[in-house]
Amino acid sequence: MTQTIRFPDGFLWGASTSAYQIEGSPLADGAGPSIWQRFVHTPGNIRDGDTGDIACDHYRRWEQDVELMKQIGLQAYRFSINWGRVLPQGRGAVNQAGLDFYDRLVDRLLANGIKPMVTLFHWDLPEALDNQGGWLNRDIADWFADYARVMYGKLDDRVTSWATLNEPWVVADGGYLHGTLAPGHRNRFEAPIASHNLLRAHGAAVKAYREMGGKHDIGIVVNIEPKYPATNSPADVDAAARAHAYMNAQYLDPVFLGRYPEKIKDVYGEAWPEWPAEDFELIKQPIDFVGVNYYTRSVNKDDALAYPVRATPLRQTSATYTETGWEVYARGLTDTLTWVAQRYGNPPLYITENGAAFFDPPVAEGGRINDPLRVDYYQKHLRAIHDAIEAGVDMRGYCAWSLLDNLEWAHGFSKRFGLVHVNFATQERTLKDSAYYYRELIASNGKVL
Ligand SMILES: OC[C@H]1NNC[C@@H](O)[C@@H]1O
Ligand SMILES: [Ca+2]
Repeated sequence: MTQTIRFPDGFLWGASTSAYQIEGSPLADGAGPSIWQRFVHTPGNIRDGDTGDIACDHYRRWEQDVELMKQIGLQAYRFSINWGRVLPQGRGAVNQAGLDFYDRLVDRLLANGIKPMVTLFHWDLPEALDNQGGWLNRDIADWFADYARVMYGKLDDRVTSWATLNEPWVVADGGYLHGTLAPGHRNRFEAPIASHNLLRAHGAAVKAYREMGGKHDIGIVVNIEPKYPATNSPADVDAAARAHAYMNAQYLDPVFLGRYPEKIKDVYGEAWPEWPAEDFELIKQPIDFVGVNYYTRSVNKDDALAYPVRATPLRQTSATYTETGWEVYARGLTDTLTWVAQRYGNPPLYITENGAAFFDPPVAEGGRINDPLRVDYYQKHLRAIHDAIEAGVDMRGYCAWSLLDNLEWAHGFSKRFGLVHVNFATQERTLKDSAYYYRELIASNGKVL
């Protein structure tokens, strides 16, 4: 007998995007380039040579995109600010046209009853700051706080949900350790420094918000991927623990507990620096929520050669995998949410990203795009969230990744996560079946699950 699923009254239903992945027009109206401008225009970095030069052309089509949000019935829209659009040099002079773009977007969202959920940094660091060391320069905590103050000053009268960073782990791991993301460094000694400065910048921006008298919610968005040992051998259990410390605890432990997990030293070895104690006072500013981005889990086997965690994920034979090679494992979301709740004192949580890239069939006659695997993914993961709610986790809302098919970083446009299909040649948008399903879900506050 399927139970009647009830999400809490006031549960917030939204969808997410990020600036570089959808906006296009990276240098329009005085905007300064981000590190992604160089990275995508360096041959070999992005599949098919795709770039964010146009992407979903959202910078120019934003009004029709808000109409799409309305059509789906979104109650919230999570998006990020392109730092370089507002501060072309990353510091100093403000580009009024850049600020105006986000100002107009916020007003239009509110006029449509859609709550703006703003992320200050979603990977597009201004190139001018990277030229001064970027996340490797300790001064970036102040640069980021100054940028945050500009945005608070302009939007905090209407924006009531702020997130400092999106997924600091991806920035450090992709941008500084493996070099698969901008700025493309491959240096095991730089990665912890970048990661630590990201957390310092988070703390500085939260501190600035409190000092400014900010009264709304401010938090951090982290990706969490639960790590399960392949066997219960001590070697595999320890490998999973290293992987967990590296991807998960390395971020929320400093923010909530004011220290790194001990295991992280076992991951980095001699590449792990000692940190000044006052850094943790800055990092552990009290926050109002955690945004959790969940996609998948990994089952880990001990592997001395798999740097840096010395753990290798094992493919699960009976599982469904998405186009990005991620196992569909909704139970991992319940486990993730209960882990966060239990370890950090049951803070308010939002799922700020969850979704899947599957191969979508072409637009059928009548404009339908049948994406049953994506519908199934959402159904499974929302049920898993409901199980976490039943277990006492303080879930406040859910944002699907993503509103639109967009630039999936180094994958280019080849991986489609959208509820809405984008024809990148014509910029035509088409709601997929998953968008219609999501609309019913929102309208019934989850009852159709
Ligand atoms: O890989 C899917 C998403 N994951 N989190 C960060 C987003 O920018 C990605 O597109
Ligand atoms: Ca249940």
